[in-house]
Amino acid sequence: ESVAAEKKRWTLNDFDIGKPLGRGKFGHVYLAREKRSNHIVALKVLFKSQLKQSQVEHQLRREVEIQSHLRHPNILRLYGYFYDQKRVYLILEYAAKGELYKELQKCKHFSERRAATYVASLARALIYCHGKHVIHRDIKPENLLVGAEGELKIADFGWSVHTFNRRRTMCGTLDYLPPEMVESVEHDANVDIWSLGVLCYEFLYGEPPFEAKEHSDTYRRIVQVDLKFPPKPIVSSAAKDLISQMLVKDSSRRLPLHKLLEHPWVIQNADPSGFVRSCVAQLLKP
Ligand SMILES: CC(=O)N[C@H]1CCN(c2c(Cl)cnc3[nH]c(-c4cn(C)nc4C)nc23)C1
Repeated sequence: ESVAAEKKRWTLNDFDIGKPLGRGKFGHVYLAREKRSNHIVALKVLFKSQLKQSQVEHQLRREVEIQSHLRHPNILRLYGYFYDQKRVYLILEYAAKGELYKELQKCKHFSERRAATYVASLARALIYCHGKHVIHRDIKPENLLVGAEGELKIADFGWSVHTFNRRRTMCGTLDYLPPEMVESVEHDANVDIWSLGVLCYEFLYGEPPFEAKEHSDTYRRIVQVDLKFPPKPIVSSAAKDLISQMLVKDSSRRLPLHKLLEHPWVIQNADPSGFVRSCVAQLLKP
């Protein structure tokens, strides 16, 4: 049966291990082939000692729980996991064209058509996640992989969380809550809109909008939304308009993701086949 078969007890013997694909903070990722189905996967190997040391076990459990339930053409599948004495193994979808940030480094910045196609597919993936009350919170080039057809895959849900609908957690009226709780700056799904705006800027200009030498300067530029568009490379005013509607301090005033998909710059530049293909792929998935 395919790798995706649920509830199977996987062991290392089920896989032929291939070349290392890269290293995350807690271990390496290897190309691997599941022996029975010959299905190619990426096997992420994490050392329990390092997970314990960094107290990220609960975060990993959350990542596995969340990513294993998400099914979308632009979200890297997590088929399952297993562990032995020393390590935890995540069985992940293999993205044949590797890491997006390497591609961005190579060609400095993307064309408006390529940037818009990526931004539209990420917006659709985030709409899907938010529909399941999941926010990613860590959308950046390093967490984006490229599939065999050039489609983007959001990976590394290490920072994602299930958002509770505030009204439900408030269970009733706000009247009795102290100011500090009503004022608490909780983030909601709109954090991903901001990050997508930063990503769109970086796709077009080759660097993020609030970059600065010192962290303190970057922090100040972000909170002041010190957004500047360099004269080079030339970028359309439609693209700048979209970015300006996403990088808004008041999270409730950021352009909603479904509105992003109707923005003129996305309509004029995003490659519709990507969307059509992702719909067909979604329909054909076993
Ligand atoms: C933190 C982290 O997991 N980073 C990366 C390492 C490889 N990994 C992959 C994961 Cl998790 C899934 N698919 C991948 N495909 C590749 C890749 C393909 N080529 C041609 N080159 C590379 C590299 N890498 C992956 C995620």
